[in-house]
Amino acid sequence: MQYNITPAQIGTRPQVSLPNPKILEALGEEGMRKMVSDHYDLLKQSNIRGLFPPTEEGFEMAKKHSADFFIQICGGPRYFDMSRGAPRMVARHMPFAITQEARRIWLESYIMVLNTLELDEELKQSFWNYIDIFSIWMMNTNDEK
Ligand code: HEM
Repeated sequence: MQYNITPAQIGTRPQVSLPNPKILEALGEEGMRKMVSDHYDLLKQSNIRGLFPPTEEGFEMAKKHSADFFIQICGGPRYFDMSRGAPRMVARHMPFAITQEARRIWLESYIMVLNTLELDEELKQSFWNYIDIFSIWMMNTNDEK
């Protein structure tokens, strides 16, 4: 499967389609938590590791919040709303310098996870389409802060 990163300008917000809820049915909550955990473990070894919590405890919480979010938007229980409140994803990313390069690394780490994930290709593509586009919204700077 070819996952293409859509080129985009900072400050644009192309229309996003949510992932197919069948992803959650297929992976289950535990499977989704593992997918997110694997992604964060790759981020921890990447050039953008400095953006993420430095302590193990903080890092585990970050995994939890992110997995809560993905489970929620795939039609699962509203874990994120319950523990973190309204998603406001763009605002929540503002404190972090998210450059074109950071988006590329974030997405490439997901490509590595998707390549090893056991899931229908069509469902992987649906998840990819969502993160490829929504990650454009999260870019907020041209410079490393
Ligand atoms: C464009 C590349 C992205 C980068 C570099 C990035 C980076 C970060 C960082 C540094 C944090 C704070 C630490 C943490 O809780 O992990 C964070 C939080 C989070 N990110 Fe991203 N992110 C990106 C894209 C996305 C996308 C596309 C989504 C959703 C589809 C997303 C969902 C989340 C969630 C749910 C949180 C937790 C927010 C909270 O609980 O306050 N991120 N991200």
